[in-house]
Amino acid sequence: MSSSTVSTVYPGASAPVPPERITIATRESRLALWQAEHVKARLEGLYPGCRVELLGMTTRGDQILDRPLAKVGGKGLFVKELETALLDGRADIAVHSMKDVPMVMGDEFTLACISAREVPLDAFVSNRYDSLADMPPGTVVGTSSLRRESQLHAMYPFLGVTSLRGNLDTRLRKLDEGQYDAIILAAAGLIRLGLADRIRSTLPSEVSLPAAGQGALGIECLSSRREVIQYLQLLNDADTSACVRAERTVARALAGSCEVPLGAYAEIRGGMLWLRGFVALPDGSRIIRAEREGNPSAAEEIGRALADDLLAQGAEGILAELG
Ligand SMILES: NCc1[nH]cc(CCC(=O)O)c1CC(=O)O
Repeated sequence: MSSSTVSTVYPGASAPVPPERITIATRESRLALWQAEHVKARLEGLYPGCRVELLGMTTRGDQILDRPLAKVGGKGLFVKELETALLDGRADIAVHSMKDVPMVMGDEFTLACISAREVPLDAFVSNRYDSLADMPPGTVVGTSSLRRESQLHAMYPFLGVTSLRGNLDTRLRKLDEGQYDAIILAAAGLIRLGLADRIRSTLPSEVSLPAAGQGALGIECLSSRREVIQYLQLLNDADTSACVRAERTVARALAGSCEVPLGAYAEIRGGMLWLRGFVALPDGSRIIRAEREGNPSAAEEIGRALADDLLAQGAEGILAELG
């Protein structure tokens, strides 16, 4: 076997075997395609001579637009088809918004790397108002996220909140048609698509704590493909990875696979990982918060401890009410 065809990575081997060809499975929304193109460009930069191709796919999550996702199966709807392409060998890797990746993955799949985070906060988008605080009582904010809805009700009880689905362009169109006075979107998606000028203000984490993984990209591959896992390590960002692992541990402990109004957000401050989380009733009438700090190398333990804090304060009662 010549060295260029060696595909087994031996323990202790340092440099990854440069890949010759990589196929990326991606959803076909404009945001998903941007993210896949971004990863393609980075891989081509890291591995000159490697041919990187995109395999665009439509997922169930993209097709079902008339119902809140919480009611039809949640995050898994966005990754299933991509994972099937990995299993079939039609693709080598799948690029995801970490926010859309289910908390529990099958053993045959691995999140090989999490790249550096974009702005993790939520954004206020409106053609009428500069910020939530400017909105008169009874005006209407569009969002379909239970996390955003519960925090809006808790902080701004006089605003109306109504459902908003669809990809980013659809959501902006619905706003521009006047169906809402304002909408809340992840800042990261708008920035990636060159739509940062639509952001009237970003919501501080004290007003809208982000979702686990928001603003971060993750790359998934088959656990059996050690060489793929290894060549993806150059895209991993250690700080983002620790933060997102802590956040996902909270979400996994509290929500499992069901949709719960829940936020989890970690930052590295002075070398320490500072994690905040909440769980709430959708109408914001109850909201339980906790925070924890610790060494980033103990990201999962910090997440577990925070989840235990929330449970000790009665999170279980909320989860039971949500059924
Ligand atoms: N739920 C869809 C989704 N998944 C990831 C992003 C934004 C990009 C990111 O968080 O990385 C969005 C759009 C939004 O919530 O406004």
